[in-house]
Amino acid sequence: MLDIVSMENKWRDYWKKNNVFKFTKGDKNFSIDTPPPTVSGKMHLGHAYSYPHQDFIARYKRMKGYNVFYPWGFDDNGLPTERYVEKTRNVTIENTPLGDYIEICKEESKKAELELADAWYSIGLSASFNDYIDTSSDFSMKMSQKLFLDLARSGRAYRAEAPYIRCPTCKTAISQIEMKDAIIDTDLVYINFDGIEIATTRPEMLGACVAVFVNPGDERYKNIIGKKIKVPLYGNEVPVMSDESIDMNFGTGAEMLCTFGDQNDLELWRKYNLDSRIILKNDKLNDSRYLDNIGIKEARKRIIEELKKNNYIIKIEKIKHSVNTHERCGTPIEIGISKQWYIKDLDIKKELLEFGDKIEWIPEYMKTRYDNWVNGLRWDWCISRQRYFGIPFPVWYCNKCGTIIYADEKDLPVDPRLVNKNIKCPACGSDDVQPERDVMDTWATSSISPTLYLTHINSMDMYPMDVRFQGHDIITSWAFTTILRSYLHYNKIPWKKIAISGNVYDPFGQKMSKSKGNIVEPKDIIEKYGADALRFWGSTTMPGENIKLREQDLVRGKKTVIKLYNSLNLLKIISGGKIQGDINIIKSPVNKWIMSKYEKTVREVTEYMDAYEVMKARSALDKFFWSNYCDNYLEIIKNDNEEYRNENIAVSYLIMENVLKMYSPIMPFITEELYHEIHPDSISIALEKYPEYDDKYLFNEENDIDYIISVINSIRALKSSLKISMAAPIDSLNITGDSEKIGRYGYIIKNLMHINNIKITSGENININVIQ
Ligand SMILES: Nc1ncnc2c1ncn2[C@@H]1O[C@H](COP(=O)(O)OP(=O)(O)OP(=O)(O)O)[C@@H](O)[C@H]1O
Repeated sequence: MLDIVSMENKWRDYWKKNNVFKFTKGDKNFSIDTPPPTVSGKMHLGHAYSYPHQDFIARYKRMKGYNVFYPWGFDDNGLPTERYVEKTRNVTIENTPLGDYIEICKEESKKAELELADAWYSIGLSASFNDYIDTSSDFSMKMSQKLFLDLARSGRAYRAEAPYIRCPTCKTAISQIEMKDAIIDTDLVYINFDGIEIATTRPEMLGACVAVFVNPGDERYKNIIGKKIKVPLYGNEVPVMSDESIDMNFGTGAEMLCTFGDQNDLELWRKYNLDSRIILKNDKLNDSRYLDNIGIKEARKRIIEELKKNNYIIKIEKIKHSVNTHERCGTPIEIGISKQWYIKDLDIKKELLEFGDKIEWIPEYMKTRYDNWVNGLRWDWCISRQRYFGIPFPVWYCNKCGTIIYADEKDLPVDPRLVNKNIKCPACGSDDVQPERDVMDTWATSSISPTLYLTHINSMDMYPMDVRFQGHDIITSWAFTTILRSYLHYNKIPWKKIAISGNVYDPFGQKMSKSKGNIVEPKDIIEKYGADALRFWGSTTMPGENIKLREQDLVRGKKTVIKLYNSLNLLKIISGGKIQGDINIIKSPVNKWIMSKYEKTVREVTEYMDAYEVMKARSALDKFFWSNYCDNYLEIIKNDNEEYRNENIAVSYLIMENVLKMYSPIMPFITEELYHEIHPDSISIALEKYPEYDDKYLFNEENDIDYIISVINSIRALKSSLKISMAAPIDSLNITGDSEKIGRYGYIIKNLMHINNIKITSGENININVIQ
């Protein structure tokens, strides 16, 4: 009996101990830009589904003779890790000095990484777990800071006091990348604005109103465009202006523009160069009249009360409203004004679209998401975060003359917040300087992953990498920022291909995700079905397709594992455990048939694997293995004429070991086990040569035997309708069909179906009946 759990454990240990997948650079290399998972919780089925997609190709390429660089990494700086550490260690920045906080984050993420690496390794990934990189290490910090300095020198990274997007819950700036639309229930408040009705969802921002906007085509307001009206409660006068973007059907068609109620306010404010009245700062409202540094909810309540008291409220409607939220915590974002660091990208949309075109997208339709994102960019990329565990900006500011002081490259990595260096302003000589306290956005470092991975092995000459694998949910973040950085730093695409996986959803239709906590860990499934079966499930979708856990695929996967095991056992019985014979000259028509089928399968599987269409490759292989090889070929040779015995053994073993090779990228454990039974001296099936298509083994007999198999299938159907076993003998059978073929290969039918006598009748269709 096959004990799948201990068999898989054995090979896990063996691969690790023998460092089977180590990368040695050669002439023919293949490199993968592996997604570094964030250290923010446990590995889950989403990962167990999408990471094998990389591994299928890594293993395939290795067997095709490439030196495969398949690195491993963890993304352990930034908000996700902070949240995770705060929860596991019960610390906050409020109760812990910064230096200690950073140390605790490092300590806890290192600990988590060891567990995570084991979890990822358990699904049989052939990546370099021994030598992984992480984005908070000194190495990554140095690279990230160095590339930041390059951008600052070229003017691409800049600091500006400007409107920025802020998450009130995470208390930090965020970028457009991290925003997500959501529908919320809210109140739409209708206010009498000096005789005009205005509807707003943000009444608390009334004190920040600098204009009223209507649509130029709206007959109701034509006469008042260009006039000034008074803001209720505050009494300041603001202009009535018009813009095509105003939706005449929302509310009353007249909107107040505040600095800043939402992104549309910001855009109109920029477009018309309007005044500012900033009353919202760091999530508190202060208008020096009604609102005294209070939170948004309370401020809303208070302003509504004031408006009511003064008879300004016309009505309040409950509505569902679409707002921008921070995708990590779901909080509606705010727009404030402050000093942040940006990477300038709005001026290079055309170039970024061209770069997208140069990369091969698998599947191709996923590129549309990238194109739409680039076309829809409205902000430069804000990369500063008011957080703590992240890559620090290598920057100080002179308190005397305001100069930005950049760290010397030779001093990197540096954390200006912690290192008390003797910094002098190069402009005025003052040593009264202060460090930048913000850290960089996580994507600012993970966006240079090709540089990190290749520099780590001292091989930037391999840039661009061959392929990036990632989920479609991060096309607008990770894929976009990586292409952007690659354009800015090297004017090269980062990879030749990008292969996009779908997402695993939970039973409620939500993406499974560590930080959401709606996860299922793979370990119970591995216990029950094995890692091969889990990987098999990963091979049941087309690139980019979403999926839920489907138990029937795990069952099919496990059945395939057992079928491979049983087939080799049957071969051992047929051959008496001795591999003999050769395939130089094939005489048996059945061997000619199976070799033709096999060669065509090799060709088909290879074509699909080359196109990253693993599901189609595996289906073609399944069809050959289950139907042609197991159900028919092995059954036929079990009872075949003695004259073909050695040839049968040679052909059946040759095909078996090559079937194992073709299955091995998908199911590495069982194939390693069985391959070692055939070739005990092999280091690993993963390092063996992938089968090559050879048209020398295509024979005309293929069609004849296909026909005989149809006859056999009809006899099988007859036996099952008679409720007798396939091995039960039948004395005489009348077969109607192609009499020449049936006559020539009748011995195959007789041997396989246990029939003593066949009477053949010529006819166009196959027809079988028992002669009583
Ligand atoms: N549910 C999922 N289905 C398929 N792939 C996923 C899923 N979740 C994450 N991945 C992929 O795993 C890789 C690493 O993702 P990551 O560590 O950010 O996972 P996550 O669970 O989404 O974490 P977090 O919740 O912290 O964002 C990415 O390529 C991502 O697309």
